[in-house]
Amino acid sequence: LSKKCRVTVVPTTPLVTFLERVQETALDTFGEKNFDAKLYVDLSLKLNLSKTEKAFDGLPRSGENGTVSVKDLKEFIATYFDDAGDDLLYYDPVDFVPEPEGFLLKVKNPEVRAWALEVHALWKNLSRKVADGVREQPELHTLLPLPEAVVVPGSRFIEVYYWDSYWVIRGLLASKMYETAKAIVTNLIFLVDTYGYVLNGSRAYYTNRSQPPLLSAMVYEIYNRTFDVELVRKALPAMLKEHAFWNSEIHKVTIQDAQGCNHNLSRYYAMWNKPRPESSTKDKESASKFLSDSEKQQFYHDIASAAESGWDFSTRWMRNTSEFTTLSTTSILPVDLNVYILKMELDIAFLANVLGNKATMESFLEAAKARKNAINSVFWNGKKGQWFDYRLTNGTICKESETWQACNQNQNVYASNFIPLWIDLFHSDAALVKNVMGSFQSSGLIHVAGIATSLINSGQQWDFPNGWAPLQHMIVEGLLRSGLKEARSLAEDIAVRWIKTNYVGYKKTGAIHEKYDVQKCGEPGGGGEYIPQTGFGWSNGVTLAFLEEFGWPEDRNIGC
Ligand SMILES: OC[C@H]1O[C@H](O[C@H]2O[C@H](CO)[C@@H](O)[C@H](O)[C@H]2O)[C@H](O)[C@@H](O)[C@@H]1O
Repeated sequence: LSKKCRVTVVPTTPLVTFLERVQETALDTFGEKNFDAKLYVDLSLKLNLSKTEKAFDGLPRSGENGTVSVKDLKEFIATYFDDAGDDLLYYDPVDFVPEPEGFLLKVKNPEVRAWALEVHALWKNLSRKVADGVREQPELHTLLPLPEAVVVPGSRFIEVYYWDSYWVIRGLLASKMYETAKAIVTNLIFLVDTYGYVLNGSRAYYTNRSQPPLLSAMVYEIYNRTFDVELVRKALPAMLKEHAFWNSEIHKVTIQDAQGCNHNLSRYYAMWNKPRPESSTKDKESASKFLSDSEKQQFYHDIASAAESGWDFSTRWMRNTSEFTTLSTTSILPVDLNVYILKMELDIAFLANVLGNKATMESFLEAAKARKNAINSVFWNGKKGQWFDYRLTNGTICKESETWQACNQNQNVYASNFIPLWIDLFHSDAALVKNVMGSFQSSGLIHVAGIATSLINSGQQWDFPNGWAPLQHMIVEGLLRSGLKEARSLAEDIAVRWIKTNYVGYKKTGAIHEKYDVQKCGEPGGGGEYIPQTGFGWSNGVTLAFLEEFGWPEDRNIGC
């Protein structure tokens, strides 16, 4: 097999493997109702693993399946484990003040201002510090130690998440919490230094994949507010390492266009071919339709790679949108991933220049030029006014390069088809923005409460009718920065819808949600493999960033 086809597997820890066994037993014992598989791989041990395993193996079992009784399992868990989340301590952010000076100056409406201050105060609920015990005895925890304080998304997500952190930082900047924002970046740099790339999240079971790469974008935003050159100096080596990771043999795919020019693009490619430990029971069930081990392994690889995309799960990654087992993430070149890497290249060029490193600046501007050409040649569809994901022929690519074919563009409408607008190189072209905007307005994605993720109601969480904060933010910011009057007003219109749905949802439920149903203002989203979550890092961040940008006039109604 060529390197491109081989799946390198990053081994997990003995603790994760054991906790997957506990997870499986818990499903048998407690049943599917209210079962969250992740809970079991987040438990930490009170005693060492061999003693715990011995006690687990000694539990009385009955029936053909060897089921453990509810009483025995509950007792075992209470005796041998600390609760999930016990290894993260609540932490008062050093730079939090109830009403920061200069906070959301354009928000004039008192009701909205009072609510924005409540959202700002949520940073206190989401701030944590990893307990010393994790550093002292890492073998008892699946939580990974991090040097600085963290901000978690919320609810079941009690660890750092990579791409969520970008929008958390955007909100922290609106909240003037620059030290907390820098601490997040320091943690991510630590992950690059330790593992070679930023992990999906700070857990032992996330060491086999990354997430949408936005580290340089975080540094860029913080630098633009604080002019902290030392942060840039500290981050540059990690940013260069991360760029190499996303352009490594396993991620890079070459497409030859009709003129015979070669274009390099990147794909998601997790280093894992087994069930995801945090959803092991679910993945095994989904894979049960496959007969051979190699088919199962390929499917698990595509599942983990979809998790790496941040869009877990979506019809975007399925060859047949009504059949989950046709997931083929690794044989798709995604528009958004390549936009993030293009942004990484532009941001590295900018930040290298800040450090006076002209050679790095020039080589990254060259890389950005090449990727922009690749995005235009492979993804762009002028007739449709959108950039489409590109499906590689014959499943996972093993060849060194493949010839471009129009029919390989996935012409289904996804919010990701419009993400290139986020980048200056695209939104500074007025004719292009007009074309894309027309296509966006007639796409069917814009609804009463924001932009839908797709047009397909598959029951997966990254599909219709869910709307996600990061997607709203990138499209709105792109339209806004184009400087075109009509694009500005569309951007504001979407931002207002999004703020309203967050506000009304908060008033109804007392919480900010992870995702929303764009068909009904104030209604949380649903679908997917876990129950809807609240908290919620990136939603808070986008609300604050939108309010900072657009403000809220005294006389504008905030109700639906
Ligand atoms: O437990 C299932 C999956 O959960 C995560 O994905 C979702 O939450 C993340 C945190 O907010 C978010 O970054 C991601 O876009 C969501 O789909 C996790 O990232 C997955 O790896 C995990 O399998």
